[in-house]
Amino acid sequence: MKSLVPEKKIDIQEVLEDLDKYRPKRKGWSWRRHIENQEIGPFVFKETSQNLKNSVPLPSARHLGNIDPQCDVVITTEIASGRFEDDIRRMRMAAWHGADHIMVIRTVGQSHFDGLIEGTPEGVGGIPITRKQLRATRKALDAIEEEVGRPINFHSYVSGVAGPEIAVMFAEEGVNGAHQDPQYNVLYRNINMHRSFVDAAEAKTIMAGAGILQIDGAHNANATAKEAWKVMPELFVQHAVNAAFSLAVGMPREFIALSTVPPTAPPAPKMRLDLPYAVALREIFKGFKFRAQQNTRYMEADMAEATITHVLDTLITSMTPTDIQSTITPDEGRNVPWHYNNILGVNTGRQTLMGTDGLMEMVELKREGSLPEKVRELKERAVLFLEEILEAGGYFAAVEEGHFVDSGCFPERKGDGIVRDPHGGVAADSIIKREPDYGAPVCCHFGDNVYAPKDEKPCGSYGGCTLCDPSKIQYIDELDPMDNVHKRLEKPLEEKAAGWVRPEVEWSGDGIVCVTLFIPEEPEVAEAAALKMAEKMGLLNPEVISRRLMHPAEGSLFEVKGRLDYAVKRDELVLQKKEESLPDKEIEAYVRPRDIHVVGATVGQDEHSVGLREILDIKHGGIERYGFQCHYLGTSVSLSRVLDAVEETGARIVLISTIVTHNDIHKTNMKKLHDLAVERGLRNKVLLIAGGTQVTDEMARACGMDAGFGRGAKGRQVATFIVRNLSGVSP
Ligand SMILES: Cc1ncc(COP(=O)(O)O)c(/C=N/CCC[C@H](N)C(=O)O)c1O
Repeated sequence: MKSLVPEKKIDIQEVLEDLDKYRPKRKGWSWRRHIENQEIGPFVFKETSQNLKNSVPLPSARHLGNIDPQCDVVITTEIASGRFEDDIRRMRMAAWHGADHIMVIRTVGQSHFDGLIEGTPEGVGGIPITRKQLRATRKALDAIEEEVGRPINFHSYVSGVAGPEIAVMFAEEGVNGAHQDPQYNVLYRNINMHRSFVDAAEAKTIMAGAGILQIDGAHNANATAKEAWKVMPELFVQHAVNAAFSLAVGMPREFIALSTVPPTAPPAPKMRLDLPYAVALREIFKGFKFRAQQNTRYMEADMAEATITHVLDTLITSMTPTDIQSTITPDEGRNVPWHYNNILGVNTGRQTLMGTDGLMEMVELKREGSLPEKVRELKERAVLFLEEILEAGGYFAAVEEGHFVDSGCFPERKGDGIVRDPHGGVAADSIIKREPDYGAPVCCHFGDNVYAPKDEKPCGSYGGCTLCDPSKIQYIDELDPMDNVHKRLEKPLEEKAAGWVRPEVEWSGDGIVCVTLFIPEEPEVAEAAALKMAEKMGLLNPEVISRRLMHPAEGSLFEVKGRLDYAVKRDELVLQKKEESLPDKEIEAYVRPRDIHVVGATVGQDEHSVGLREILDIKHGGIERYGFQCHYLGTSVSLSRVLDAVEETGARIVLISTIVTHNDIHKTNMKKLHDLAVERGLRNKVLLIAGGTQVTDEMARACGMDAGFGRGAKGRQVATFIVRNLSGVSP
């Protein structure tokens, strides 16, 4: 695939070409490389890895030299839109925002499929794991990782009754990470437990052979238990069962990642409950890898609330050894994982990790008091839990007795654990004892294999297996003439070619938009009103996806999604032409010899001064450095005072800053300044320039200014405008 050009969209058609010939560039997981005391911009970082070639820095980087430091833990984003062809764009967005682990939730319940599926059917609550979908995604990620300059791990799930087959396909197709935990089959998919563990031995061997990092499924107990903080002792046990079984199968410790989610969310006393668990886990499972997740258990749909919980989750990561920080879209609670919310989740992770860089060089976790006491207590409860499994006669017997996901805090038991019949469940009685001359179809194999000569590859006896000779892979393209990626892309690509632009949240051209309304009524009335208003705005099928009570009588805030069935023609759009600034030398050559005075002031009742000072002061790269004589009058300056200063100094430029926009006061100030200048016969003697976070050039000119500058404007842009327009002002 051609290299990506940052200014151009990824070409999905090119991604889909020649997939039958596609081969993965590499196999296995990639970690980030820690760089000791890395100097980036004005700072020295303690916990960072290599910078990216192309990226979108965090919003505040704009004030910090646009630096974009990369933490040294892998950052995951989880994708589940059902259409891999649209998710590839989301993956590119996420990679530019610092994600290097793309976890693609598969179609819900694929664990019950007893074989591989082919083609590219649309997923429900996820993406079907098919060879074509894997190849297209890995091929696109090859190009994206080249564009950002860092390897990207592609991740999915090995579980269910086709587990071993899926593991072989992942090994063949260069998948880099996968969930694999037989307990997930047993507890959550009711797949026969004997079958699950026999399959897991095979699947883990295959994954280890391909260097695929394994993530276990303990976190699911969190997500399932009614009171998640009570299931903590069990989480240690679930990690232990999968880790011990994985080691016994021969999976190296460095490929075994424990999936750990801080179990609670405020208003629970989160850090006091979750930190001891995180500390105990790292102590017990030293030497394994830790994949920290963000908590989705109690998430509703409030972005701010979810984000705050995720910051606290990530703070725990900063305080305990962690290898992967999984980020979750904060809108997971409303099950509308929109691409820009993936980015919001990734930014929460990296913003917190960069903000806490080096934290543990300054603080340490107490070695006496409630923390170590709680750590010890959790370990003891976990050991007792394991002992009870032994007393019950082992893992299968314990599951049959419902020991797992019981909502009591062990040894307390509520008796509501998940019960499974060792002889029942999906694929019961499906294990067949191997014949003595059993020959394994691929080299990586658990157990006896007639093709296992000591001195060469097992598959050497029959001319090579698909893991060693990819030309043997049978690639099947589409199976369903209607449910396939080409059919789905027909309309979006046609519209794109014709230059039509639609809004979207996850699928190309889905037209979904979201409006936020505050309605000053009690909740039921307010909600009905919000929906009616959304309808009036032309949103089809409006649906409230988030509701925040401000007061039972005074009102509620709603986010309403709906489909806007409207497209704009790209080439009919009138674009703001971006004015190129003059080079510093040219500005200075014009200004220095001329004695040009500037009056600057924050006007009205406005006390914000930072923005204007940055435009004026030499230390911020302000216009003083070009030789302007700047007279800064301070904040809350009256408009007449500004014009008095013009007369006193003979200034020919007025810069006013107006940040507050209540009641459009910023526009009122601009209009008044213009009128006052006309009244005092000064208007054609000065350039009136307004600036502020909500000011636009168009708005300022409509209010009688000569120019307006908004958020992020720099001194050079203002100076360029002055040099280009001063001659128009009568001396
Ligand atoms: C250990 C295991 N095996 C298989 C599957 C998938 O299996 P099916 O296709 O749903 O039957 C899962 C799914 N986990 C939920 C999403 C991931 C989560 N949000 C995470 O980030 O870890 C799993 O945890």
